[in-house]
Amino acid sequence: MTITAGKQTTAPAVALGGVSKSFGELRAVDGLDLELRQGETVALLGPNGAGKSTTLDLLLGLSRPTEGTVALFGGDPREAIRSGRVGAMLQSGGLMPDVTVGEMIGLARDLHPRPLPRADVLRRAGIEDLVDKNVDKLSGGQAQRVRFAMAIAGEVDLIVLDEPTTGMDVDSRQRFWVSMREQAELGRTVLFATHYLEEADNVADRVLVLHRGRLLADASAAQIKARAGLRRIAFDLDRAVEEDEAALRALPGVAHIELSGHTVRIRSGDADETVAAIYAAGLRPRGLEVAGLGLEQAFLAITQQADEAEGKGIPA
Ligand SMILES: Nc1ncnc2c1ncn2[C@@H]1O[C@H](COP(=O)(O)OP(=O)(O)OP(=O)(O)O)[C@@H](O)[C@H]1O
Repeated sequence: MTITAGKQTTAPAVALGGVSKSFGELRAVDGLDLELRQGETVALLGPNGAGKSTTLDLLLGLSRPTEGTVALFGGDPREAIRSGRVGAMLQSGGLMPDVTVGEMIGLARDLHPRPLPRADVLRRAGIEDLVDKNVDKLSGGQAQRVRFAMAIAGEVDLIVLDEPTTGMDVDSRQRFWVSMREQAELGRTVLFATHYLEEADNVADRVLVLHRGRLLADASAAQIKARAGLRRIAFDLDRAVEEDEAALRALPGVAHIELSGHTVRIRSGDADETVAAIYAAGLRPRGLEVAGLGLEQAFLAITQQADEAEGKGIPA
């Protein structure tokens, strides 16, 4: 809680103001402005190298921004971590060799100012049957579940997870997301990085699309899905497309159009209307194809549009 001139306001769980991080010439995070409200479940989605892990490191105070400010619950990230308000599950590390899972969880609970009952931690992470196993002997998916248990070993307000389901099989993934939802229902703020749009779609209230260190989209999962509702229309004309360019660009429903030689490629929000208008304009399409844009393709479409407009400043 932040007290402002006698008025109580709830500080955002995470606040990034104009945050950039450079590694030499490379700008891994580029002018990120972001607020996560307490209780939100947020997916940070982006291809390899988009800057997801760097962003999570910055907000956990593990590295310092080149520019900008980072606050957790209105204060220094390291203070929030010291007081046990944050549980994190990063991509690697965090597991000591030569100890059992039970000992590892015991240690995580001992280190936490407000530990949760051991049985709850084991159940929530689905690792009751692994307690006597040595951490060196775990499969990739089992190790991920143990890391998750360590992140939720105490009463935390914010959980940060970097690609938590890497190495898990389908069944473990499903069980993992059930326990994740349980955490969200307890009122915790959850931020997770993922490559998978389906995970973002199933679990998150809010989806952030990061590409080349910039925020390309900040929308609800439903809004991102609506972009996936776009359809692709492709056809050829019997003469060079330039001759009909004005009519093509004026077609209704068009979100994106590519004209090359005799070929026209369109992404449309209303394919029926677009196709009807193509004929109504007197155009004669040949080999007309209409196909849906999958979830993965919608995400690619967002990042691709940004690449095309590079330097032109795309609003989030
Ligand atoms: N310590 C570092 N030194 C130099 N470059 C780095 C460092 N850490 C990250 N980078 C670079 O910054 C960019 C962003 O990396 P980051 O790991 O944040 O991406 P990511 O979105 O998490 O990718 P992935 O999905 O592959 O984990 C990449 O080009 C990466 O090579």
